[in-house]
Amino acid sequence: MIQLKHIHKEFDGRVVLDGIDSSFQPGKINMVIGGSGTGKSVLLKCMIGILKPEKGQVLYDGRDFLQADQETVKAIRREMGVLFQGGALFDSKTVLENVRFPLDTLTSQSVEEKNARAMMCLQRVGLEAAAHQMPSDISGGMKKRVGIARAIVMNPKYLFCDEPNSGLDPLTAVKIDLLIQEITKEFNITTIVISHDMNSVMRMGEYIMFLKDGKKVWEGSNQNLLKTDVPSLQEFLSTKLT
Ligand SMILES: Nc1ncnc2c1ncn2[C@@H]1O[C@H](COP(=O)(O)OP(=O)(O)OP(=O)(O)O)[C@@H](O)[C@H]1O
Repeated sequence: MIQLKHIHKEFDGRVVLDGIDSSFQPGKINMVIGGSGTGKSVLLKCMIGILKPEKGQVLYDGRDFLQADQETVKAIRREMGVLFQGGALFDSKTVLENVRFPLDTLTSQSVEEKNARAMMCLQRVGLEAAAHQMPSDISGGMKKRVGIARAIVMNPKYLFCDEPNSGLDPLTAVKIDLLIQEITKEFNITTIVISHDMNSVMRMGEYIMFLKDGKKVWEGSNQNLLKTDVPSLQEFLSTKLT
């Protein structure tokens, strides 16, 4: 479980996250939605340690990420998988080398062990046949799947996905959603997804947090989303669903 307590972040005196409280459960797809510039990416960056909030706590199964000693921070980082927007693959590495990369940098396993684990993850996303191809030779959807394989190679407890569907056709988007959903359930991962795609939110958002101007304005399930009487959420939905 990940808990956020009063997360406050500002840039040059401009408040971008204003006291965010929430908790994200394991085995569930937790989604963060909201208009452009409302703080979704900043929140994700605060959670994974790219940005440091001025106030608040991020608790990983009770461990305070922002106050923890270096060893604990390292341990928590190793338990995170991140699927970056666009996949963020290394162009000069093969698909297999991309997936193996976290193992190369964070473990002392033998090359055989690392290749075996990376191949297993590629198999999980249906891409073992593409292991020796270069990223430039595969489609956008395949790149996302490679990104997912790399995100799960360290067997994460926490998975962060920033716009996993951006740039994909609707059919491929459904496949990526399904894959993220299956992996979340299979390994009981606490998954956080930032999304602009309402189809995706309705398909898999078991817990949804709606941000507006850096504040959490609404939270609930996808089933309750459309019943909301919060005006700013109604307005957001009307722009998305028409
Ligand atoms: N490093 C930074 N320095 C200064 N301001 C920043 C920085 N990063 C983000 N911001 C500002 O913080 C606000 C929230 O940005 P954020 O990227 O979190 O929005 P978002 O909700 O993810 O938007 P989008 O859906 O368009 O990606 C924006 O006004 C942005 O300009």
